[in-house]
Amino acid sequence: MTDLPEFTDEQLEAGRLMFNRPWTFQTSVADMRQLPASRGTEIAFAGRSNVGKSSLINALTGRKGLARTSNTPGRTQMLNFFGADGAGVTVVDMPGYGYAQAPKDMVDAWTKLVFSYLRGRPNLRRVFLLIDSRHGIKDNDLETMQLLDKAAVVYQVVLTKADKIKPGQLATLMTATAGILRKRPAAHPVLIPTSSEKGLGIDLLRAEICALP
Ligand SMILES: Nc1nc2c(ncn2[C@@H]2O[C@H](COP(=O)(O)OP(=O)(O)OP(=O)(O)O)[C@@H](O)[C@H]2O)c(=O)[nH]1
Ligand SMILES: [Mg+2]
Repeated sequence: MTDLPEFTDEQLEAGRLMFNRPWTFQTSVADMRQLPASRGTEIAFAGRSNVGKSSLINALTGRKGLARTSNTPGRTQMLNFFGADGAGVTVVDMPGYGYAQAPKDMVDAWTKLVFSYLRGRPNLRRVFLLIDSRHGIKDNDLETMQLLDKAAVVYQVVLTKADKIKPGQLATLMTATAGILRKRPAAHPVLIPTSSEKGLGIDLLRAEICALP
């Protein structure tokens, strides 16, 4: 079994407090030219369409309707910025990549936006790269990893929807995923299994964000 992140009770409590605030929506950006000034620490949630990015942001902040979610892939179509006074970090929800059913020019526009943001945001401290526990790392995830490796932006894999698979399958997936990450220069070695639905791993993810260097 791959190791889970280890935090002290103090670190877990600090993470809890960081997110126990009235988080609010700040702004939406459809184009790199509209980006807010690069100021303060940012973290971003990236991943394939429907992987659970927006749901995870809602679970972290304890606000169900903060980021819009949907059963239909392609719900999030812009970069959405969220913040809270005193939290010290801005959270960015991103459109998903790899959604083949949307019109091609729309998908191209989202993908371009996601990739230019990930590549060129000076205050982007860490990207949480979400991987669906049922599917594992796919080709377009590897493309994103390659881009982040090239841009030297640290990324950490968060497995989502862990409630959808058996514990044994999760353990196997974690070992396989850790093996892939070991070979990637900008990948953080520790992965975090989560379920937004069941609240699994949310405390660890909060502590991880709170403890960012
Ligand atoms: N069972 C289960 N379902 C989840 C979990 N997280 C998200 N979902 C479901 O997965 C679907 C997609 O969730 P979203 O949070 O909208 O996914 P997204 O990555 O933001 O999707 P896009 O914005 O379209 O890229 C929704 O129907 C969620 O209810 C989870 O932990 N467990
Ligand atoms: Mg979304």
